[in-house]
Amino acid sequence: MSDISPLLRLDVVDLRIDGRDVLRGITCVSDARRIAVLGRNGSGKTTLARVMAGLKAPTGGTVHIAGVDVARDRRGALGAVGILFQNPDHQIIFPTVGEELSFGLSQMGMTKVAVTDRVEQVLAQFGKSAWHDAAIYQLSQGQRQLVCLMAILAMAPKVIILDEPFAGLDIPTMMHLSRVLESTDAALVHITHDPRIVAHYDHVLWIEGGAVQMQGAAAEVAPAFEAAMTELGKRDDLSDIAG
Ligand SMILES: Nc1ncnc2c1ncn2[C@@H]1O[C@H](COP(=O)(O)OP(=O)(O)OP(=O)(O)O)[C@@H](O)[C@H]1O
Repeated sequence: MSDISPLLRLDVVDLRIDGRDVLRGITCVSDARRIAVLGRNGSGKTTLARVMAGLKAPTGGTVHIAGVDVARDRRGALGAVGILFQNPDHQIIFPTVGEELSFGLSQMGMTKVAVTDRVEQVLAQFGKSAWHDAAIYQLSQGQRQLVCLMAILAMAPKVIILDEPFAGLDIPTMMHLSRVLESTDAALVHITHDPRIVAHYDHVLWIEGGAVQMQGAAAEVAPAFEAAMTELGKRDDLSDIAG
């Protein structure tokens, strides 16, 4: 571990909602460039993703991304971590692409001129300068997901959290967005229930019932997860479905 702050540092993270412990004592320290959070339905993946992005404050413990306490330092968090959800419509707030891309940059404290320059630069980088004044609702789902991705990349975060962002996309769109993500400097935290896609990940965090079940190299964690899930799947008892 380097002497500078690790990329991801979760210290005994708890989240209690309506008297229910949704996240329980999650601890993870990693400098890996490719981290996966693996878990079955209802295990707490999306909730953990929101907590890691600073969108929800933990009720116990702390989350630091690249040294920023994301729950307490919201402006710092914008430059540290971005999150891409499955449904771009849960993310988009503005009617036009230009406005959507500008918002986070303004929140980071950039001047109006700097924001305008940065938005033009990012749109040009993706060959989408013509989209500046486009109405977002007229774009396809894949195009809206690209808008969300451009908005995140404009802020150049150190870490990007992916909460199944490719689920509703066709294969070419998914491949295109994957290539864009793979070429960024940001470290990726991929939220998934699928052990097959974590094979090339450096660190895998398996969560079960809101707590860490196992973490470490993909070669150890993914087969253990798959075996446990297959065993659960053989049962006919629907009470095993988490949630
Ligand atoms: N705001 C909330 N209020 C009450 N319970 C919640 C809330 N948010 C999440 N939960 C509960 O926390 C648990 C974890 O939910 P979460 O959506 O994080 O799981 P997940 O692993 O992402 O599931 P899936 O793969 O099915 O999307 C679930 O039991 C869910 O019902």
